[in-house]
Amino acid sequence: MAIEFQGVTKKYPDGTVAVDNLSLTVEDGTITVFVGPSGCGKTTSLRMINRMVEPTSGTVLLDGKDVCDSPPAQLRRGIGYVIQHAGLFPHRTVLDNVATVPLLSGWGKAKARDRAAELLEIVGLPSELGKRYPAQLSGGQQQRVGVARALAADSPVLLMDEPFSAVDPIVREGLQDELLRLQQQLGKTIVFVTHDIDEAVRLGDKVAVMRVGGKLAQYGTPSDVLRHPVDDFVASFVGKDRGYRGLSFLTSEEVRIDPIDTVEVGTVPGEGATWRIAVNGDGEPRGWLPPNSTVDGELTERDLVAGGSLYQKGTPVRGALDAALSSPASLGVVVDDGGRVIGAVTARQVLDVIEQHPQGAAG
Ligand SMILES: Nc1ncnc2c1ncn2[C@@H]1O[C@H](COP(=O)(O)OP(=O)(O)OP(=O)(O)O)[C@@H](O)[C@H]1O
Repeated sequence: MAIEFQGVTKKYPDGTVAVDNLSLTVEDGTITVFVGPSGCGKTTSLRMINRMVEPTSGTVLLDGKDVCDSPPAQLRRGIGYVIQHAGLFPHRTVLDNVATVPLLSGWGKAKARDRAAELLEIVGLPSELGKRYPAQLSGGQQQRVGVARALAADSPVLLMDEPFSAVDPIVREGLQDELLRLQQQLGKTIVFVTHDIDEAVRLGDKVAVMRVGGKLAQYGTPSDVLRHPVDDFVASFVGKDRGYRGLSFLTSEEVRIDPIDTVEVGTVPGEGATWRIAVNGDGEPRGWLPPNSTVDGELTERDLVAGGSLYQKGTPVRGALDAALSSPASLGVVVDDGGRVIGAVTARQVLDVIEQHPQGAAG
């Protein structure tokens, strides 16, 4: 269900122009992220979709229909909404929080609770947490409950306003992965608000960068925004290591992969004048054996130097470069999708490919 902003402006009664002539289309079944500094109008834009805020001028279309033609209550039943701190009802159990919308939609109690239990599982929460109250959960768990509750409406559209901002970076990454996984199954139209550019480029099919004054600065794919910022504001907002981060979107089969000497843990390695990668019986990397090492008998993990990151063939070249740069042997270990060693790359080989794609032509 596509969402279209057509020349939408919101001026609050005190004269603040929160959103200034916004025009963009959020395509059906995609995640669009509104990102920008505090006060740039992200939340106001989001809330004009479900009529929590009414535009001063312009039109918001949902599936081609002006949202202002639908009564707010009816409109909101068809739009999931997740906010920071989850906004859970403190005096209702987790299960009843999630069952709220199905109950409001006239489902019987038992059916609504069954559905709620199913949703807890979908967002990765153990079912026994359903009996607890929100305060008895961690911040990350509460956010998952918030997502489950928004999914309960089974609506094609999901609005998410800084849903993961209140949790620590590791939990946040887990929640982001979970959302991407869910989205692959559900294919909803999601509008997501954040002030964090990393979160935006990680989650968004499209990213809308806004500037204070409620103006849209740039709307494009994450790769576009990182690699071709339209002006100095966007360039400085996306950060100074954007060139490197942009490599996350450059996937190439052209990185040359060289053969590499391997030696199996538990066998006698013999002499070797070069770095060799030690593997287990399944061909998975276990560490490096430095040149001219003297190993007494069979090779054990204690003889090895810890490896760097691994590069899975066919994934973005940023991983290949990182593998090469983080390797004690200056050779990035390349694995297949089963995690077995298939060769090595040098930073030079990766850079050669990057140089063939200036300006991110393959991004
Ligand atoms: N009810 C209101 N009355 C007057 N001004 C408002 C109101 N709500 C928001 N604003 C102003 O409108 C502008 C945009 O606010 P909005 O909340 O949409 O920004 P935001 O980008 O979501 O910010 P943040 O990241 O800090 O949440 C700000 O200047 C804000 O102070």
